[in-house]
Amino acid sequence: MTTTRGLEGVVAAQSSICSIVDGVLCYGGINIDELAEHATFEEVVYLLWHGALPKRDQLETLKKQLGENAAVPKEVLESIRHYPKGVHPMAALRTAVSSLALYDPEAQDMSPEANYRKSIRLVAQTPTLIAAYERMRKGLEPVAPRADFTIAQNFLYMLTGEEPTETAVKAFDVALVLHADHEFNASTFAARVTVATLTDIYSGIVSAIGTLKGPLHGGANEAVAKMLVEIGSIDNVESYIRSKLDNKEKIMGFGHRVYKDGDPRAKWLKQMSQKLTAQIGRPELFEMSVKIDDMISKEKGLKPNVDFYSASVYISLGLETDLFTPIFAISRMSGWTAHIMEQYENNRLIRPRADYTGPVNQHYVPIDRR
Ligand SMILES: CC(=O)SCCNC(=O)CCNC(=O)[C@H](O)C(C)(C)COP(=O)(O)OP(=O)(O)OC[C@H]1O[C@@H](n2cnc3c(N)ncnc32)[C@H](O)[C@@H]1OP(=O)(O)O
Ligand SMILES: O=C([O-])CC(=O)C(=O)O
Repeated sequence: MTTTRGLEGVVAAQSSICSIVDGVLCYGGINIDELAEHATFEEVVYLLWHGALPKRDQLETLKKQLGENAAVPKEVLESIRHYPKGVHPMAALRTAVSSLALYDPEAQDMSPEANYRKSIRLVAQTPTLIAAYERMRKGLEPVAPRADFTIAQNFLYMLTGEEPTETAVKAFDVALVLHADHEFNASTFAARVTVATLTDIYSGIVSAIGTLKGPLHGGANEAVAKMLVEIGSIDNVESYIRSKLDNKEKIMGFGHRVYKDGDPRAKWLKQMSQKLTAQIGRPELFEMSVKIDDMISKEKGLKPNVDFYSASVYISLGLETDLFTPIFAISRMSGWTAHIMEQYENNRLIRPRADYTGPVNQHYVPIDRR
């Protein structure tokens, strides 16, 4: 048996949702650059679920379904009210999504039709859960979602109760497009492993949320924001990064298991970061980021991943730092559900082997002789 640490380079299954070939990322065969420039998040959701872009009526139907399903059961909303105020929003989201299953009459219906309907509810309701927790932890009442709003509009609206600006909605929507799927990343793989036992879709999503939360995966965007705050000014970048590298610490937002020549999503977020930080009068956030980027590239040959420039984008949109990873989850919910439905369609239990390295030929020793 050969062992591959971290399953690096292992092709675990076939999938027709998303590809990364020679550093080029495509959803359904369409380059992410075209999607970032032209597509809305709702179009991308359809693309991931159906393998093709929607026609006008198909898109309208999906938008209507998402809008009409954005409200969460009142019992779930009520339970969020009782969460301890200090818990991380990813922990709150993990529990809240799990509790959605308790009130979903179709939770155990394994038909493809029911799983599609649940996918709509999961994508539609994730922003509502996050915004509700965000408001309740601040002692505010949740804002009900609007059925006529897109996912991007609704999330920003539910945070404040005010209609977001077009600029904010556009930036947020592009970020959602960029984060929607990424073939067998850790959280998607966790979801697929979970549902490959033929458990329900909510169980798969709870696994995925718990996996995304970690700082080596989606949690890195929050860690980048914390780092920018810690550095504080451009003059401190060099000494801060130097001491981290000297201590062999990782710099969050850099490196990638698959991309060695750079993450194609990062340039979009970099552009957005430059524009938005200037608009809010905090260009230093972008300048610091670029200086870190240059230094890590020179010193370590590492490039920024999707999490690096997204941090300054979200700061510019006025979002709380610990909401950055939940925002990733809002987008990735589309990819997770697409992969779960694909897994069910052609399922086989996922069960690798372990290369045992522990002791052998041991015997049971009674407790008073140990
Ligand atoms: C959406 C996403 O999930 S994107 C990834 C988000 N995660 C991060 O940004 C966290 C920081 N980055 C990392 O920890 C890694 O680059 C990962 C987890 C993304 C990829 O990990 P792996 O493919 O397992 O690479 P691994 O951790 O083995 O690193 C290989 C080498 O590069 C170094 N390295 C990798 N990333 C970094 C980094 N961000 N900072 C400093 N050194 C790094 C490692 O220390 C290691 O060096 P060594 O060979 O001298 O020990
Ligand atoms: O693919 C990965 O390993 C991580 C990543 O970039 C993502 O999930 O978007």
